[in-house]
Amino acid sequence: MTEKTQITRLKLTDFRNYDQAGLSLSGRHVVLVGENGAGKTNFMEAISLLSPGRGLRRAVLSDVPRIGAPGGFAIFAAVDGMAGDVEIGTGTETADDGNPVRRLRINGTTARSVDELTDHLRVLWLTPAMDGLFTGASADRRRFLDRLVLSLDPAHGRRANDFERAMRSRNKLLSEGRFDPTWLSGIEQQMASLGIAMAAARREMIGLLAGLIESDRQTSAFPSASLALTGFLDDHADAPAFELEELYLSQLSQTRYRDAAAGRTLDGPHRADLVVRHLEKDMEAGRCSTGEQKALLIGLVLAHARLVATMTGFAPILLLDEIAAHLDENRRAALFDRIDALGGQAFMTGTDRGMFEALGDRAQIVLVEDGHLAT
Ligand SMILES: Nc1ncnc2c1ncn2[C@@H]1O[C@H](COP(=O)(O)OP(=O)(O)OP(=O)(O)O)[C@@H](O)[C@H]1O
Repeated sequence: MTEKTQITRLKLTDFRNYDQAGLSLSGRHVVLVGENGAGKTNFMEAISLLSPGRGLRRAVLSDVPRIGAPGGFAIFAAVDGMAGDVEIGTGTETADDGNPVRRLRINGTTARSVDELTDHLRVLWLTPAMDGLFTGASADRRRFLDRLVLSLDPAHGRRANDFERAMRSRNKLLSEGRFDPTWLSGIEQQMASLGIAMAAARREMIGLLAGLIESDRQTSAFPSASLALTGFLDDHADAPAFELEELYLSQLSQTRYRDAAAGRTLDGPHRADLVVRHLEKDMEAGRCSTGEQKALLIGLVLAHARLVATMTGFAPILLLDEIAAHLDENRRAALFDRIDALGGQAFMTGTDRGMFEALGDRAQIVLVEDGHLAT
């Protein structure tokens, strides 16, 4: 049995094009309707910042406060969350060095880490910026996959950051021609254990998702995806972790001169790619039509949402920006039914209220106009 998490109140201060805006929510799905540039995606971005990371735009903190605002931005949310009712406040303050720093308060107490947010709610999203996922750079697909992993395993982000830091140290030593074996071995040891842990977490997520997609295949209105990882220790995917660690470690120590010449580390989890195929068509996702790719992506995000719900016992908050625009009426109705069946609260945006008719009273309509909200 999946329980619901829901945002019941949201207040934005100096956030993007919002000066002061507040909203009480009924717990139903929320449809934000407004003209281009009204502030719909900004609203979604604010909710995405109730999860660890940089939100759905991957924004730099200094871009987020309203232009002309005297200080930072603030987001306040009252949430009926995974650990009961909670009040979350997040935003930026200016540090002593003049740079903005993110602050997070949970029930009035300063949180030690933004990871604490995942004790209360999980937020997943799909935005038009992700439309080119299957044809674009592998870094985007890696990031997408890592976000999927993060939603179930908050430690994944820390591992990835620590790996990056260790790799940067190795690159620096190599670029300076400092081939100190003791120093390099220590760093490479760290890279090997973190890198293999990252790869294992990604593989586990792919396995879980594959199982869920398979069980949904008959009933889903969306195409099914098969997922695979390539680009890192491909020939040894089934080897136990300790063997992989040894293998990667020896790879790193043998490639020092090559990597020094290249100016970067050429092998590692930072080079992995997520390969997605359209199962029914047996075709690589990148070669499918635009509409097919969008439907695949929607199917994937919904499957992931169901996985999060199953694993945590709580349906995640879903942010679906401009999701209805490219779907025909039947697909749209099927999508709304799938979203509703997840049992959580979904936020959707559109320029035309009519597109959401099939949701009926399952959704609350919020009108967005030039940084103002009205229900
Ligand atoms: N830091 C900021 N301060 C003030 N305004 C900003 C800031 N960042 C973005 N904006 C403005 O916010 C406005 C609304 O952007 P948003 O992306 O939310 O629009 P939208 O309603 O989703 O539009 P569309 O339907 O075109 O996607 C834009 O005009 C943008 O220029």
